[in-house]
Amino acid sequence: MKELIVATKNPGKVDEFRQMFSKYDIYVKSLLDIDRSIDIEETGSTFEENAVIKAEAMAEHFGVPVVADDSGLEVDVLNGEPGVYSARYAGIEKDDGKNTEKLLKELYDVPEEKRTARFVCAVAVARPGESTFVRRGTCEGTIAIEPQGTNGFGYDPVFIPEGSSRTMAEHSSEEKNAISHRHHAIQQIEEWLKLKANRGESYAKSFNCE
Ligand SMILES: O=P(O)(O)OP(=O)(O)OP(=O)(O)OC[C@H]1O[C@@H](n2cnc3c(O)ncnc32)[C@H](O)[C@@H]1O
Ligand SMILES: [Mg+2]
Repeated sequence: MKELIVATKNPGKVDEFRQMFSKYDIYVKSLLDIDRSIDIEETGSTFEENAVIKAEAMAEHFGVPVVADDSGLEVDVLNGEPGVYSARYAGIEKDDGKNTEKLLKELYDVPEEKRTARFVCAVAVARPGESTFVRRGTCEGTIAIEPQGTNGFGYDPVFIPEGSSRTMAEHSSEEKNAISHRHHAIQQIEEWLKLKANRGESYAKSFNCE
């Protein structure tokens, strides 16, 4: 198996990247495995900017190609909040339970048809000496009236993907990995992942990097 660093300390993301990258014969090493003390400041105003910041910082630090993910929830009636502040919505402790509690309070009297939202995931690939590229995936849905389910992480218990009556946390990881924002973003870097696994020609030549 080829190893690839994903610059995250979010265990939920690590699980999903591991599950999704295993089919490319790639083993994910995260900052939880390498160095938990690393903290990268996310100063971007978009998911793409933050994903690039994280990937480039770690590619420079380790001197190898690095993938990073910046993701979150956009709620239409809240003008796209919490957005890039999803992790710290209820405070710097990044507590998933408090984040979802705050969100449900904000949406307390909002009727079902006005609870539209989407998960967004930007996945950036940074490579020493080559250009960085970033791709965005989304998953449309609505915010539940109350939390349901125990699978997944973050806002999964209160997010109902379009076309389903169950929250993301009531989906199995296989079901979520087939429809999620992270899946749709990773699908767009699939060609690079295959090259990475087969150590094929240089990525820049065969991958139309932005
Ligand atoms: O920056 P890293 O180390 O990757 O970890 P993080 O948790 O801080 O990650 P982000 O800055 O990208 O913030 C993402 C937040 O958005 C939420 N989120 C992202 N993807 C999600 C998913 O698939 N299901 C539920 N919530 C998700 C969750 O609350 C995360 O804490
Ligand atoms: Mg973060």
